[in-house]
Amino acid sequence: MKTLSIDVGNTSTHYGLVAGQSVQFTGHFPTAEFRHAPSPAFAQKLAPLLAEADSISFCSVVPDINDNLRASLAACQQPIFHLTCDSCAGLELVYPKPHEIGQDRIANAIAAQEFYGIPAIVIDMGTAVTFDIVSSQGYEGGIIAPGLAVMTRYLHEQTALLPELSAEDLLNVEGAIGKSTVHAMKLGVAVGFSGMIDALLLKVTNELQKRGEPKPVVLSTGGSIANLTKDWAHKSLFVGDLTLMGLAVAAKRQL
Ligand SMILES: Nc1ncnc2c1ncn2[C@@H]1O[C@H](COP(=O)(O)OP(=O)(O)O)[C@@H](O)[C@H]1O
Ligand SMILES: CC(C)(COP(=O)(O)O)[C@@H](O)C(=O)NCCC(=O)O
Ligand SMILES: [K+]
Repeated sequence: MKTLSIDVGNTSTHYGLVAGQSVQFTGHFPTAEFRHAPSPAFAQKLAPLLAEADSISFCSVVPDINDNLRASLAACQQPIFHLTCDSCAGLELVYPKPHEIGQDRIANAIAAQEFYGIPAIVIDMGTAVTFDIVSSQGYEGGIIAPGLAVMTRYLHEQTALLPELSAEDLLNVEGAIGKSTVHAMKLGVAVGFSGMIDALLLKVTNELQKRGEPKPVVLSTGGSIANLTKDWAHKSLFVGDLTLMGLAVAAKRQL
């Protein structure tokens, strides 16, 4: 069975054709394109995937565009599954206000639980960075921090003299003492971002250890991972399409 998974993030809408842990024909589309109207261009992009899909599964952290997304898919014959805190069979939400949890975070937790085992820590680096903790009890909660692009853009927007760095600027940043505005900014953002992720991971790992939990699986996903230093990448297993995988599992569990 193949599922067309669609993950609406604040910047991009990611999609792909999923069968278990195999994800094919992935792509992304600017979420802003659904802001005011349904998108025929999106429907066109998905047409070849839809020809092979048995069902559609989506989650969204931009609720205002959901109607336009559905309208973009109006011609599809397949059933459409929407992952929410009320449709995540098999994942206990050990959380005071389950409706607050981003649906992408629920999808990530389901994928971790299904394919990688618990306890798991999932780090998703999108517009925001999220940490999510899944234990034998279920989804426990996590952390929300600024994403790399948000950090970079905000520094530019709130100042007169700081330029906006590109994603490429943040790869392989050398040294520790900046010798120009851009070099100093590159250090601040690239090293600062990696340090933030490191510190958060350490805090969560320590907490689980204090509780006597077994060593957690650490998974990472999301667009900004490439900007972390190479040594950090060894600290987690990178699964680029984790959210799409979780969406397909969630739809299947509902059958
Ligand atoms: N392959 C990539 N390499 C580096 N940066 C990326 C990549 N893909 C996305 N990004 C950056 O990461 C940010 C968030 O990524 P994205 O996955 O689109 O977020 P969201 O899931 O919130 O929509 C974007 O602002 C984008 O500039
Ligand atoms: C934290 C998020 C903004 C991350 O979204 P993304 O960066 O992928 O666009 C999203 O999961 C969200 O809006 N969550 C709702 C708040 C919460 O999870 O508690
Ligand atoms: K995400």
